[in-house]
Formats: sequence, C-alpha cells, structure tokens
Amino acid sequence: MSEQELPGLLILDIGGTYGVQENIVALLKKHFCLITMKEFLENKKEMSKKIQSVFVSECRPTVDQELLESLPNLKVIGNSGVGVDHLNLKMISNFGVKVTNTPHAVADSTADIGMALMLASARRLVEGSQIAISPHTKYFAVDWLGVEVSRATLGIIGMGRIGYKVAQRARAFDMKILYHNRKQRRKEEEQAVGAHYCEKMEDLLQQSDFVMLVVNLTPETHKMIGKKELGLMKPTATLINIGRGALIDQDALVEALQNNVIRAAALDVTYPEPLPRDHPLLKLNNIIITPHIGTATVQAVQMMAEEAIANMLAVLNGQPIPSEVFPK
Ligand SMILES: O=C(O)C(=O)CO
Repeated sequence: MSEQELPGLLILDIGGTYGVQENIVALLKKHFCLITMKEFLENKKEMSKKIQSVFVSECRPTVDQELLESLPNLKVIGNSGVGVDHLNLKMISNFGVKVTNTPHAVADSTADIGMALMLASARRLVEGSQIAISPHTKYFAVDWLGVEVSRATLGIIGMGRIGYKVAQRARAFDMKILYHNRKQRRKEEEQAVGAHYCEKMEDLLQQSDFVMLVVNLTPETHKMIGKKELGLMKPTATLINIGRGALIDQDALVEALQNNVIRAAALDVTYPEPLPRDHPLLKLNNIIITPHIGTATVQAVQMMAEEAIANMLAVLNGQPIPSEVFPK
C-alpha cells in the first residue's frame, strides 16, 4: 500500500519536549499516512477528510470540541500512556470516537520511577549529589541521615498493573506491603507478593513508612490526600506520587512538609506541570520533584507507540480492541 492509501493519522508536531520522536514517527509511518498539526491547519479542507485517527502523547490536551467537529471521519484517539484524564471521554464518545490507552507498556517504567523516588527520598540522594558536585565542597560534611527502605512498610494506594509491579519490586527489599483499592480487592496479586489489604485507606496511612499513590485521576480521586489524610501519616513517613498531581491537595502538602507533619514527599507529578517557579513546594528541602518522567525511557516510549498502533489498527479494522477506555 502506498503511503497515501494508508489511513490518515494526525500527530502532534515532531520533536520538542512533548512532540513525537523521530523513531516513533518512522514506526507510525509503517501503518499510517501521517499528518502533522501544522499540515492539518494549513489545508484543513482536504486533511480533515483523510484523518481517521489521532495519536496523543500523554498529558497533552489536544483534542477539544473544535478539533472533533472538524474531523468527520475520525474513529479513534490513540493515547500513548495510561492516564486519560486530559481527554474529555464523554464528549469524545458523543462524536462516536473511541479512545484507547497503553496500560501494559507503561507499567515497568512507571513502577521503576516509584522505586527510584522512594529510594532517592529515603537516602536523600539529591542533597547528597549537590554536596558531591558543589564547587564549594572541600570535604564531605554530611550532617544528616537518611532512612532505610529495607524492611520498612510500604502502603500502595492503587494496586492495579503499576501498583502490582511496585509491590513485586518492594518484595526484593523485604518491605512489608500494604495496599488499598477503592473498588476491588486483588486476592491473587495479594498472595503472589505477600501484600496485606487495608479496607480503609486510613489504616494504610497510619501504618506505612512510605505511601505511594498509583491511582488514576477521576472526580472521585481528586485531592484524595488532603490535610486529614496527611495528618494520619507517621511524622517519619514519606509520600510518593506517581499517579497525577491533583490526587494531592498541594496546599495541604506544603503545610504538612513545612511543619514536619510528614518526613518528606517525592513527586513525579504535580499540578500544574511544571509548577510556577515561585510555588512554595519548590522552596522546601524535604521534597524531590521530577518532571513527569514515569515513562520517559527509550523502551517505554517505543512500547507505548506499538501498543497505541495495535489499538488504533484494531478500531480501524473492526477487530477486538486490546485497550479501550470508556467514559464513566
Ligand atoms: O502513562 C501515563 O499516563 C503516565 O503518566 C506515566 O507516567
């Protein structure tokens, strides 16, 4: 099939921070006739008829009502990433368009970043690195101590695919693993990793040395960790967030960290991203923040694209869709 005969796929601009990388462009080109946003905007009349799919890099709010109205043949939005809180699923579904995501491809790399943040915060790696590389350092004067992850209690809020991968890794550190799921107890996974189920999130918060959020952002989970929940945590505990920033009431977190209500926080996600440069979270020394890099690995990006392609082709070919997301 010539490129022109392949189904049209609208993608974000190539390159740049959120743009689609060259190797992924090459992969997409094997299955689709790629149309960039620039090409679409320059020749809307012709391009709009061609486009049957849109490839969305995670967290880019690219699909609004205006775009949907201008794509009469659109069938599927392939999200590269698992979280779809940046997409208005109800509105998209009203246009008869399906949404898919990539839960398998993201699991290992996101679990790894959770472990990396937990270890980095526990052992104060960022502060240590600053001392080691500072031009003012004459001798190593480290007047603080970290805490150990080994044998500590990890409370996982959200034992889905990623949460389970975190639990598997935590087991290798002899951690005691607690977990809480809002909807579904996972008995099989629980047994496989020796995790204990906490029906009440409060129990998990009270008992854990490290609390890790691995939850999707929905209206129900919005600000699920606020002043009350932080107050239940041990003063020696660390909060890690690899889900979405808005799971935490950030004002309450600032207050808790300033007053040592909890020991520390380690966040791969915030709201907004990035935080304004004068945000009080950026002024604290008991916090680590990374720029939403849960899936920022060579392997994950490739696997996400492959999973997204399989999803989109299934929709276009009328086959069973591996990972479709439905509006609630
Ligand atoms: O896949 C996603 O939605 C992520 O944010 C991974 O970090």
